[in-house]
Amino acid sequence: MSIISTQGKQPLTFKRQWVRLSVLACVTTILLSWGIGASHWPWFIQAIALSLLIPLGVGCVLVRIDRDLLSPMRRLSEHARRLHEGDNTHLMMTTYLTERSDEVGELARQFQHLVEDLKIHNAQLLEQSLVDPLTKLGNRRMLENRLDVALPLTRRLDCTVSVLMMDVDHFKLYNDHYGHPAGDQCLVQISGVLRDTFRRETDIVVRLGGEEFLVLLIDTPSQEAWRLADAMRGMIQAMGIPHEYSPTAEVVTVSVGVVTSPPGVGADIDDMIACADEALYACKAQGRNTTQARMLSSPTEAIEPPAEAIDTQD
Ligand SMILES: Nc1nc2c(ncn2[C@@H]2O[C@H](COP(=O)(O)OP(=O)(O)OP(=O)(O)O)[C@@H](O)[C@H]2O)c(=O)[nH]1
Repeated sequence: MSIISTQGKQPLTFKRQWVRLSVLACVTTILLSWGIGASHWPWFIQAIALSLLIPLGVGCVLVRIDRDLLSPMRRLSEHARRLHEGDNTHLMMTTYLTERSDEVGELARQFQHLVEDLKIHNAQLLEQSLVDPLTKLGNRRMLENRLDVALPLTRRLDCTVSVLMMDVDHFKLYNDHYGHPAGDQCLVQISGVLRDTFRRETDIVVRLGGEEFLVLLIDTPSQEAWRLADAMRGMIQAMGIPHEYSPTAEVVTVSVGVVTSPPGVGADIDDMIACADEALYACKAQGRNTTQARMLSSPTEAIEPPAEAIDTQD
């Protein structure tokens, strides 16, 4: 249970404390003034005593106001200022403020609630901005974010990087004949296969837009990338989603272009995407429902598929 929720239910004491303090200060001042006035001191001693007593009383009240009210307000506004400046190290307010049982504590707790709600909403917004709403895969922005971390790491660790570009064959015809909602459903089913195939934590799977998907595999050699890409292509075909208007198959199929950047090359993602795109268009030109792989160093030369994959391609 959080401090905030328990403290929020306690009665507030600030008002009570201040009423008590004011009554005490008034009574004490009146009594002391009356005592001084009734004393047999010479008039100038009485004047000095009163002129000391009144500032002392006022000073005590001011010190108390500063300690109870102004100082916490300063802390609260300092906290708000840091949050405004994006200093997230101060998201949790000091317990000095939130544990107080007076109005200042209540204000601090409500402020903290607000900050926590904002934090949750911001996290939700961030997630929404990185996820494709239809397939729930990452989107282009997520790819850029992940690449910012992944690519420098692959260069440092000197490992292989492979990029797969996948495109649904004759998807326009599918939409035209089965309708856009059926097309959406088809994309959702295809994303399920992508999710099931690329399950490593380091795999980056995104929907680039429309019926185009991208997968980035770290530390996966070209033959393995080819094998995975082609297995995925086969699984999508095996789902058997009818596509009776496709000129190339009776079911929904995909074409996949694969490119691999060997260790030590220092993969440039734009070059890799361009090269994978070329491989993809070569698949389309060859009649679709196929996988083509290339090395980044020789982008026009197709890699021979692994021996066991040749049978499944036919
Ligand atoms: N249902 C659905 N369709 C989409 C979505 N995004 C893009 N499309 C459609 O996908 C189709 C893509 O068509 P094209 O780029 O011509 O490609 P294609 O018909 O698949 O032909 P090839 O790629 O050459 O096999 C277009 O009709 C788009 O309207 C989406 O989110 N949902």
